Amino acid sequence: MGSEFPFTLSDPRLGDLDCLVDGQPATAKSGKRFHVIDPGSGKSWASCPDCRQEDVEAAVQSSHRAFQSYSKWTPRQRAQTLLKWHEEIIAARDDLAKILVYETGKPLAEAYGEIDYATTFTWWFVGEAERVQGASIVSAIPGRRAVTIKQPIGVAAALVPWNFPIALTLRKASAALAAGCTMIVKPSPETPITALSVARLALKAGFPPGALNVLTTSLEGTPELAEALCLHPLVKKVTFTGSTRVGKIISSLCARNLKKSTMELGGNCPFIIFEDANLDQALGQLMALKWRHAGQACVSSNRVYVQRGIYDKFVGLVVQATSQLKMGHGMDEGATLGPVTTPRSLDRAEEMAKDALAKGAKLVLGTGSRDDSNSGGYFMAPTILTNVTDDMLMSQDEIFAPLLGLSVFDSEEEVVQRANNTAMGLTSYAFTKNVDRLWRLFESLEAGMIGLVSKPQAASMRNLRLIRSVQNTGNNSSAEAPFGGIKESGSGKESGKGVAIEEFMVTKTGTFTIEGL
Ligand SMILES: O=CCCC(=O)O
Repeated sequence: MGSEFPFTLSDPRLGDLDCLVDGQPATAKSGKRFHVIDPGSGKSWASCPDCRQEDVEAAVQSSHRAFQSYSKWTPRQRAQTLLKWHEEIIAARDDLAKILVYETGKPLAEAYGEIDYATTFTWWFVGEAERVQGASIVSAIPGRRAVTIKQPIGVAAALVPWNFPIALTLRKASAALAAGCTMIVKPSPETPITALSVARLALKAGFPPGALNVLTTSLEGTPELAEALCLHPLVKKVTFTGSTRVGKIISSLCARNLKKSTMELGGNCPFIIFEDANLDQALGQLMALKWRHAGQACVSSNRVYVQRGIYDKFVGLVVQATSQLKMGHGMDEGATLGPVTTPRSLDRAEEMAKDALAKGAKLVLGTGSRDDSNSGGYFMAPTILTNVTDDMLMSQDEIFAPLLGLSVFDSEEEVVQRANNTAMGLTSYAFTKNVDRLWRLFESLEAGMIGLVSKPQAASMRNLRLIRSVQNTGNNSSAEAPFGGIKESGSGKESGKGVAIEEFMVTKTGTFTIEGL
């Protein structure tokens, strides 16, 4: 199995494709490796160790040993090392961006955008490391005082998805390391190299061997490796980002030993545009949200509800803007829409488009089918359907592909009921200039995060190139605000002040009975 990088790395150490355990390269005990595929060509360009259950013990023991000393580091030492790591990642930005393109398929500008987004987490948790505080509590009982302290929970395991592999590895690992935990990362089989790269940079930055271990595995090996990590008694915390279906399995594995877990699961996010909205702005944000990484984000606008009076006009605007997208390999000059990362996503998108068309949706752009003309890559031209209704598969489940459906609605009451009529609750978006309505929506939409937009932003959202290069335009994800869903979109928060670092900590209460008080 060849490991021929299709580009030259400035730092050849990032081309080391073995696992990282205890600061050393490690192969799978079986000696087996699996292919890493470029979604833009369908070809293998690297290989990584195919680890299984028998490879878990060494990594956990290493992280446990590292935890004994690392958890005693002062918060300032942790913050300083996180800062050094942050700088190392920024210095490796060019290499990391190319790796991201070949792993995920996303266009190079988006890959840079992801790295910039990712390093907001390293930066944020530099600050968080030093701000963990307990409380002092006045007792109702005379002579008694109580205090709480927060302590790192122990070894954490991170199960990271393929859609934003650097951002989500850093969101999880920065919080864990800031808290004083050590971590074992299991990246997705599609995107193992980005995780290996940032872990090698963590070692270079001065984190001790074992503080951040990485075990890679194939698609076939994933359930076994994930289960072994979740059930290992020395793993005290599991953080997972992925589908609700798999999240339920991971949650139940953790529940067997009452293990603490954070679940960032699927979305089925409604994007609601009222007649009084600034259409330019709604369009700009929809373009950024929907087509970012070919529709493969959990916070992507999955169901677009447009009020009747502006429906036809808005459909026209979306079709016109979308037809300007340039589909191509992520490294192609000017490409603004890459392939999907896995062929499974194409199968699902085709099934959804077929189902919608059979139930009365109208095709206004694209084909709803894979595009096989593009050199073996996993492409689908951006597809837009109108007359989409709530009984269609694409309204009921995450699309995760460049397929967009638009539905019509009449009243606020109706659209809120339809938006909430799902098991999911990750994020919702609403566009209106009516401030009273915005507040009502904030309270009535069932989601962990709500994007509420009432007034135009300074930058013109008509500029497609600008939109494509600004990673975070059109969503409310950020390092400083709590990120996480409700309902079947998960539990726990991954960023924000206090909440995210505390996901990796335990609270201990000390009660003092003091003579003479
Ligand atoms: O796809 C999930 C995460 C995307 C984000 O952090 O905005």
